[in-house]
Amino acid sequence: MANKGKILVVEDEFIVADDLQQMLKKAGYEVCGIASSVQKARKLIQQHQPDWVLIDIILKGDYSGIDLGNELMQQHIPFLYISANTNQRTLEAAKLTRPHGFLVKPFREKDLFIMLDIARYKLQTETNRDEDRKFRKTVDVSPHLNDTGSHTAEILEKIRIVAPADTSVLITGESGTGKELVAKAIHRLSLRSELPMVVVNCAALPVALIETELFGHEKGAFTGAGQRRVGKFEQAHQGTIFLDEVGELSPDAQVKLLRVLQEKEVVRIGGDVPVKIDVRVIAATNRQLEKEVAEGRFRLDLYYRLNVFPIELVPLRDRKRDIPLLADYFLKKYSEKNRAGVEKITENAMRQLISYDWPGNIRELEHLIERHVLLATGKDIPAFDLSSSATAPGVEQTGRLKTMDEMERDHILSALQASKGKVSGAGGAAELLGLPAQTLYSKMKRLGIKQVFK
Ligand SMILES: Nc1ncnc2c1ncn2[C@@H]1O[C@H](COP(=O)(O)OP(=O)(O)OP(=O)(O)O)[C@@H](O)[C@H]1O
Repeated sequence: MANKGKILVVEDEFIVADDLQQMLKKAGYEVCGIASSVQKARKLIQQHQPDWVLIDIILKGDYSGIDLGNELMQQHIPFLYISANTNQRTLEAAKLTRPHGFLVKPFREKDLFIMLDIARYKLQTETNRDEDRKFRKTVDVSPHLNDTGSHTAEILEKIRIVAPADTSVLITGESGTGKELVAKAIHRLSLRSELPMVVVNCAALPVALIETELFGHEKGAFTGAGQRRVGKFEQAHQGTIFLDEVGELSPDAQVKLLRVLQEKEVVRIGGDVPVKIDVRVIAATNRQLEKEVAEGRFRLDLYYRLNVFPIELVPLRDRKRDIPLLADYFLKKYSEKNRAGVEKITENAMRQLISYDWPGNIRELEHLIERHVLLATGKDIPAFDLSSSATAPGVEQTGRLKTMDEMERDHILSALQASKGKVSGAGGAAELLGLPAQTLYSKMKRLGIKQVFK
């Protein structure tokens, strides 16, 4: 019979374990071990890397089968529960760990075989779906990146070089330049691609939570810590951790992070046993970290650890050559996705894109094209409406507040653009702004607005 894969049995009753072993062998599985506790199971999993784990829920020792299920879920190792305990709370807790099956004791041999067959089928369809998604993502980023000489082609080359090397990578660039996309591409092309890339947005986490989030905590470590929690570093074991907005970490969190990177182990909060971790670190920031270091906000030693291989993403306004490539790519993507039949961006419209400043970078370009594909009535996009900027009104990219005059000037210019230069009368800018035409004329004069749009 064909080998259906390696399976580890976690069961503390010897007789039941032995029965299971016989049944599994009969069904074509290779039983790679029997563990009577979660601690032993962890060792055997490391040693044999089973394809499946069959877990009894109630086990002797400090950890239950559900604790192990939790860990396996994070590590993406498929597992099934077997248990005599079917009370609601246990079932609910078990469900949260997303097992591939659950069998109630006592069971017939046939029930076990059916459960395993269903689990294998489910896993196969999941894997197909993942592969499909991965494949789509790969083709999603690559075609337009390959144009030699473009900034994106240079970046792709760097990704290709660094991906298999397992070193830390620091990606810098303004918001929307594609930092996360680059991180994903590095992970996908690395030897760790079969394991997850765990994303941590350091800016989105309150200072008080960041340590629990990164390093996890033991049950009862602090008020409210009802359950043990595995931190992101442990979740990323053997995979990649992506520390987005790393420049936002507090000094305390920076010290802790540095220690984890040096020691290659984490200690959960409230715990004393260090857990070995093997992760590749990719960090990103839209701050200039050198400046943060110089001004004492970011630790130099941590900066050196992270910045082994720097990748700098240039703002879109400084890589104008890439604009047509990206624009055509997004046009095709969204036209196909929405079956919109939009084939082209006219030369005029492309010129508009090239001369625009792109404060929101590639993200802004992508959204703009998506919107215009949806609004298009013909086969091409004749012009873009660039009046709604990606930044919040009144705030420049540098974060400087605009003066009232600057705000007023911008607002009047937008109205004039919308009215195609017409100031007074029906549909004119004065009407749009709810002002008497004379008032608008004098404001324009004061603010130095002479240009009349055609
Ligand atoms: N080279 C590229 N090709 C196609 N799409 C891209 C490219 N670069 C960025 N994008 C798209 O632009 C959007 C923003 O990218 P991403 O989230 O990676 O930027 P970011 O720099 O991480 O932004 P933030 O700093 O705001 O988190 C995404 O939708 C991404 O798919």
